[in-house]
Amino acid sequence: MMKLEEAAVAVRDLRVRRGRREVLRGLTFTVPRGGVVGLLGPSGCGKTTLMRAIVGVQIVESGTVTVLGEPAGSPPLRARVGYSTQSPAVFSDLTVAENLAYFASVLGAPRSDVSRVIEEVGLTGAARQLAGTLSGGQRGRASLAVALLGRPELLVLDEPTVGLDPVLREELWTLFHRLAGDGVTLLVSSHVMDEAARCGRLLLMREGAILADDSPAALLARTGGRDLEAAFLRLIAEREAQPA
Ligand SMILES: Nc1ncnc2c1ncn2[C@@H]1O[C@H](COP(=O)(O)OP(=O)(O)OP(=O)(O)O)[C@@H](O)[C@H]1O
Repeated sequence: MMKLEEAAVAVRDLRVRRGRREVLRGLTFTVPRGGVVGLLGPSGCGKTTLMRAIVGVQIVESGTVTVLGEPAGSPPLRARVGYSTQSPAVFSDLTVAENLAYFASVLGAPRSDVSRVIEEVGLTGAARQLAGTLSGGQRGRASLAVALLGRPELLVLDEPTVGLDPVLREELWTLFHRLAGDGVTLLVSSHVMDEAARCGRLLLMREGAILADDSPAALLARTGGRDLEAAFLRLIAEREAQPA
């Protein structure tokens, strides 16, 4: 099969235990290439753990995670996958531009990427500011800029819009859709349902399981919900009515 036709992410029977809890309970799904996939679900349902497994930093109990045709976390994926965690990961004693120049050299990304990604996340005005003096939302965007270095084919973004005002959120969603239009696959977690409607596809999670894997329109049609929040609640009620 040609590389371009391979799925962005293929997860089979994934089980993860953290501490004494089984946090992911046998997940199976495939994310095709290109587009924005929303990973939605209540706090603690396992979204971050799933993202960690996809970028290859999570010890898994069983199952397989294949990313762009390679085992998750394998060296060839280093430059092909971008990840931004919930807590911003930039050095507070370097400026925004210095942080990005440093990460660009570590990742082997071209130096010209630095100004491109700073502009993409709307931090041009703060490029010379020490990261430690940025606002929380700005620091989050600096972290997102790191994930964009080297133009990765898959972006795994853990709650990238948390704490941002509506204007910035809108700008980031415009950026996500533009990247998706260029063929990038974005897996974006959120626990706010109003972001779900902006995704081409949704993976709805609850208690370590996938409740639904569908487009927003198909989910609304299937559940008869008036919005995605109602659809999600309907799916939970249906699942709870089923025998275990
Ligand atoms: N290091 C750890 N040791 C034990 N349990 C953990 C650890 N990290 C997370 N957990 C548990 O795993 C479960 C899933 O956590 P995870 O961070 O994946 O959820 P989440 O859906 O991303 O939540 P949120 O939306 O609040 O970020 C939670 O019950 C959490 O308490």
